[in-house]
Amino acid sequence: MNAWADWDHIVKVDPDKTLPEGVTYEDVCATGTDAIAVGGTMGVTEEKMARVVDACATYDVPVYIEPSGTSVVVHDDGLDGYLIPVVFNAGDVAWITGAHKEWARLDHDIDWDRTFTEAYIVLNEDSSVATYTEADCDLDPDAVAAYATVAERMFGQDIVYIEYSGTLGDTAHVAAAHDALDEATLFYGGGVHDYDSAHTMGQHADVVVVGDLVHDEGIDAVEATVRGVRDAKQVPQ
Ligand SMILES: CC(C)=CCC/C(C)=C/CC/C(C)=C/CC/C(C)=C/COP(=O)(O)OP(=O)(O)O
Ligand SMILES: O=P(O)(O)OC[C@@H](O)CO
Ligand SMILES: [Mg+2]
Repeated sequence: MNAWADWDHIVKVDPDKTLPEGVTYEDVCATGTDAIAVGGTMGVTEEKMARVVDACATYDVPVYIEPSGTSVVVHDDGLDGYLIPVVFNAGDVAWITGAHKEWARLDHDIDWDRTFTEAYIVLNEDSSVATYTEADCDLDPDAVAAYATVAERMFGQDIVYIEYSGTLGDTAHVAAAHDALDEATLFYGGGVHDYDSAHTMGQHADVVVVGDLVHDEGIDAVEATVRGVRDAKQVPQ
């Protein structure tokens, strides 16, 4: 079974951002989240990535990197795995297979047993990831559902990721993706900032990803989102 089949919540730590005063990576790992993903679109370097991985790898929570390109991949025995984005609605094929081809060509240390892909559907046109990948964000719920189906049925993806980085998304789009999937796990990320927003997205997605909140607000706020998602999962759907 894939590790993420049991997850409800991920904290995504951006190596280009700092933690609030007094907050440590140990605190972040102890929020009750199921996994730490380390990654961001802008300003990430191998050194910054390595620093965060080192800081998190000694605690009990699983740690994955989510690289934004070939040059920021770090290999570390403390890593549980590599989550490699594949942006299904990218405008530039570099973000569908191009960077992946370059990685396979250049990196001779890829550990395929710990390497997993995430089928991203990027929906916030104002996010850096949308600009970077030239994503077509003008998608209605039907189109999102179709991308989710293509990802699972035609490309064998185990993870579909609805990405609204920076803003809380439309639940109709998340629900449509969820309905379209059979076995694949649906990740949702973007704008989750409190118990209620986590509870709402937890009703539609299998796993809720919280990013900026850990950098902007800190531990109590992240813990509230863990509670929100877990409470949503208690209610039969
Ligand atoms: C083949 C390899 C090793 C990598 C390819 C990676 C790909 C396809 C990257 C494209 C999508 C991307 C940039 C993913 C990184 C993870 C992500 C979506 C982070 C969220 O970034 P934002 O929150 O939008 O960015 P900032 O916080 O930096 O503004
Ligand atoms: O930073 P936020 O808006 O929480 O988004 C989380 C994550 O989906 C970003 O990749
Ligand atoms: Mg971000």
